Amino acid sequence: MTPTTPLSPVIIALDFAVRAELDALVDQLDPSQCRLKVGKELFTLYGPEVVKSLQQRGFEIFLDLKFHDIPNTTAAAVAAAAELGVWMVNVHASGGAKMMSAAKSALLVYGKDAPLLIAVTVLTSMHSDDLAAIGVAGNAQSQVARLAALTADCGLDGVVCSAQETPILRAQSSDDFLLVTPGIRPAGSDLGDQQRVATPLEAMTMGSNYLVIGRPVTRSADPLAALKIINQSLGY
Ligand SMILES: O=c1ccn([C@@H]2O[C@H](COP(=O)(O)O)[C@@H](O)[C@H]2O)c(=O)[nH]1
Repeated sequence: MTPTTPLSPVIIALDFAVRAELDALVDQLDPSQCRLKVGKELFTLYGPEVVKSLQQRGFEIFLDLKFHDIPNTTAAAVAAAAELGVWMVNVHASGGAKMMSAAKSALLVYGKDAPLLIAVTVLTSMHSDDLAAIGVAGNAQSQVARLAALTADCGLDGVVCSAQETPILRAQSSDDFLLVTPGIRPAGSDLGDQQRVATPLEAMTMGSNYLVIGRPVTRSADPLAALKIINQSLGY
């Protein structure tokens, strides 16, 4: 089935272990309301088949496996994602310029059918203290800005960052450089393990292109209602 292009910038993070729970949620969703993100848990449990089944329902898929390996291995993994026909795939920017350039090159053969390739800067669960503990000097914002500049130099389509960094990245990047922001928390919702957060409206106002939202929707008593409230808050 050809994916229906959604109007909403929301990408729902499908972090599920139980297939029946996943299906119960997806049965309620429509491709015009959101895109879907398949991450490490779901892909490790169910593999490419789960991606294909979601595509058959008309959804565009962000395959969030955050590849981080030597250039040859990462390039091959990104090409495998392209073979799956996903809409977006990602690597870790901290894998470095050679790795990111190899991944970008591996997609050239797919032409206009290549997935968007983006790079994770600093996980939204981390603060500057966490960076210091792994030997990164400076605050999260400066590290995100540095890795985003490297990502752009390698020709990738954008980055994963927190909404809190989007103003500085908008100022340093071209207009078409995508800023994909997890760590989205509607006012009053549980932060969980997220540290650098923003509400959906704050994130869009500050310059996000896409909002990755998991638990505030998927663990809500009424996920469809939660998604509709978010979309309405954004004018969709
Ligand atoms: O920096 C990052 C990169 C990826 N994620 C992923 O986004 C979702 C967020 O889910 P919530 O339930 O809304 O917290 C999750 O799948 C993460 O793996 C991120 O949070 N931060």
